[in-house]
Amino acid sequence: MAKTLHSGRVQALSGSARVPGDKSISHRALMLGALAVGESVVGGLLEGDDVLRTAACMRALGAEITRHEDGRWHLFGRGVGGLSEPADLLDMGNSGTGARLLMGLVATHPFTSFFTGDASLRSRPMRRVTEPLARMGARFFTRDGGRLPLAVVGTASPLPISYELPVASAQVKSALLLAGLNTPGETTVIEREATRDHTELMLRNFGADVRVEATESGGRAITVTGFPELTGRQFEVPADPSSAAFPTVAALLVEGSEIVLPGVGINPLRTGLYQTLREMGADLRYENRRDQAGEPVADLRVRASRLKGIDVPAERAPSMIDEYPILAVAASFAEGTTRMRGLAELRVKESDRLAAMARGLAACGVVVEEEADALIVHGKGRAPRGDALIATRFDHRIAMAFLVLGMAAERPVAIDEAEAIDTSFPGFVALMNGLGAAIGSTDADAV
Ligand SMILES: O=C(O)C1=C[C@@H](OP(=O)(O)O)[C@@H](O)[C@H](O)C1
Ligand SMILES: C=C(OP(=O)(O)O)C(=O)O
Repeated sequence: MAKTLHSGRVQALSGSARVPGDKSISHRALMLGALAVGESVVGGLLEGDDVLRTAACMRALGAEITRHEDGRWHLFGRGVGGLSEPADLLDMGNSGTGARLLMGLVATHPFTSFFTGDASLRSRPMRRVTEPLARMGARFFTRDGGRLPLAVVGTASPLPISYELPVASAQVKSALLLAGLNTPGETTVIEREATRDHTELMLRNFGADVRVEATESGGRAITVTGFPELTGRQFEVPADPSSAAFPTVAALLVEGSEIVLPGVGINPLRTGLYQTLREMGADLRYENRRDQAGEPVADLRVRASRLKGIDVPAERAPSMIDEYPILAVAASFAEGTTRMRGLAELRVKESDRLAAMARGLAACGVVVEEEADALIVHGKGRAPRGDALIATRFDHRIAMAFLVLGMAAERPVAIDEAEAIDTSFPGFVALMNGLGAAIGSTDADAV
């Protein structure tokens, strides 16, 4: 893919397109498949860079993983506690999920591993996982105390802990639950606000004992019992609702559009964006609801709609944390003001997404206010100007959000570092252009 891409105004989008597999579920499928006894077969796995890194690391830790010609991935796991010391660095690329979950998994294996990643990942906070994992007995060596590269010295005699998450984070929750698998007794994670529960659902699916209880303060306590016998499973990964968000918003904004996105995951802990868009006036339907490997899925039908600005409650943030960039684009076309609050976590994603959206929208002629943990977009009920080159800082969601803005803006929008899109949504440009978008390359050396 070329480094710079541009996207210009188009006529109605139409047709049906399958977005790639869910990134969160794909990481977990590879990790649990690598721990299960016997063969697992996974269809619909996301083949984006982040997940391919996890596959390579699970191989380096001893699992047998092959992709068959029919696109299915076959895994032979090593049993809980059966991973072996990797010979080389574990390079997690751009992936916070891969890095944090895997640090949890190896923390309770008695060997040493070394983690690194790209410049974006090396700038992201890791103390949120190393601190509770150290309480379980693992040791960590880092240059500046909280970032990659770092060494994990796993413990041979892990202690179970009960830990209340200081930030709403499915990655930290999952790291601890995965560490708890090779730990005697019960490991409990308490979350004040519910975050995506794919680890809990998939652990149960593979045969682990996972208990979820409501806490008095309205949160939940999730407990995993150590040393479960996980056995190989066959399943299909649902299409990713976080990826589906981009064609969804594009179809809402481009006049006359109607598209269908089949088989998208609609786990309620992931669908805050869809609820918010409906409240803004979106014609967005779930059709043919069904269940896939313990996860609810549906076909999304989206028709172009006039949107109005709303206040998005801060409590909704965990269920749409990766969707604020594209929601901010939708808000910039809406009539009236959209206030998005409780967004401090956006500052420590692949880039500072609050700053990136505020800067990029302003460059496109949108009136926007950035606060410490809020973004306020003043929509005018018509297309923004566009006509900007956006610095993505190698952040896939910033890249895709501004390409969508360009599809309905007065003038085209360009983005740099478009390769970042491949981390979560390989085939994005072809899929969008197949629906009627006009995303093209501006680089002479385009491939
Ligand atoms: O557990 C996961 O798969 C993820 C959790 C979220 O991160 P946090 O746990 O940091 O909120 C999300 O932003 C990320 O894209 C995927
Ligand atoms: C934040 C994201 O991913 P990760 O934390 O895995 O890098 C994302 O995909 O938007």
